[in-house]
Amino acid sequence: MALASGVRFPARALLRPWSLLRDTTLGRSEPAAGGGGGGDGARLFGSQRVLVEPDAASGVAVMKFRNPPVNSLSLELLTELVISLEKVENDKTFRGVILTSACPRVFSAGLDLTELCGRNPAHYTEYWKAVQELWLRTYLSSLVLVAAINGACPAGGCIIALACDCRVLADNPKYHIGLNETLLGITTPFWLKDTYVNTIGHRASEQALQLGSLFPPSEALQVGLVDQVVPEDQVLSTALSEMARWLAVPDHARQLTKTMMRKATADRLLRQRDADIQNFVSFICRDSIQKSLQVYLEKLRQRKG
Ligand SMILES: CCCCCCCC/C=C\C=C\CC(=O)SCCNC(=O)CCNC(=O)[C@H](O)C(C)(C)COP(=O)(O)OP(=O)(O)OC[C@H]1O[C@@H](n2cnc3c(N)ncnc32)[C@H](O)[C@@H]1OP(=O)(O)O
Repeated sequence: MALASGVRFPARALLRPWSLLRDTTLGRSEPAAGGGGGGDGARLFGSQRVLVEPDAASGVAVMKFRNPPVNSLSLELLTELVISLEKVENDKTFRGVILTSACPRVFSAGLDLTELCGRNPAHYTEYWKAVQELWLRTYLSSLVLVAAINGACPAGGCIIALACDCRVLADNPKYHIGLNETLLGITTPFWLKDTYVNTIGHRASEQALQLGSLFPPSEALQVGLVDQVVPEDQVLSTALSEMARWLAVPDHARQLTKTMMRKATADRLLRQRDADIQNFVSFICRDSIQKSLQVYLEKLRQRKG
């Protein structure tokens, strides 16, 4: 399918991208012809793993990840998120999106480790392209993106939150956030490191990335990883208030400023996307890396039992 950043999606999505999306209506009125969920605000559109609740009156859509049990970023979830974001972005009714979780206690567990273990290079190539695509689409979105972080937010979950303009985290000591890749025996790609540095500064990133730190809410606020920590039942309402603050600014000026702030970071990846994919594939295919990931995944599974 034709995406600005040129990523290729799984065959089924390429053939019929919208087949991944299942439109439903709330029944208050008919959906706008050919529209993407705008118009009267009564329409729900989304897909199996991404629920989109649009409110045309405010111009804000709430996008909920629902890939139980832990919203791990499978190829399907990544693809559906990109398609849903594109759909909202193309509908001029909307100026902002709130990203949140429909799964209890977890915003997202990050990249789906089963996508990174025991697969072939072609799969890793397709998967990493989809990771890059989601990051580029969120990081460079012209919409205001607010992360309403209502659960644990490690690694890839944190990456999605970092790409947003603003982050609101629920005040629950179990809801850790951060980039813990080193604890899995892997490294963070340069473009995510850059995003971390842009958010919390060089020294804090240097420590947190090497140590694989996962911050509880109070520390995440202190280090500047999130903008607000609020009681769990106020995460969405606070995200909506934040959104209103951002939407009070004229779009064109805010968008130009966002581009000015983010372009250099995104361009670094755009200039070397293929090389980044090759690096990733050769890295993830190493026996030692595969072993580390399998040990980590096994520990996760045993921890449960
Ligand atoms: C030269 C260099 C080039 C550049 C190279 C770049 C390389 C970069 C590569 C990769 C980058 C990766 C970033 C990532 O995102 S890796 C993923 C890291 N994620 C984590 O570490 C989080 C792991 N999960 C947890 O800590 C917990 O599950 C938590 C999210 C806190 C939820 O806890 P809880 O509610 O108690 O749920 P369970 O732990 O019981 O989990 C339920 C089942 O889900 C499975 N699970 C959990 N996380 C994942 C995951 N990320 N992927 C796949 N599956 C996951 C878990 O095993 C349980 O499964 P089961 O029911 O079968 O036991």
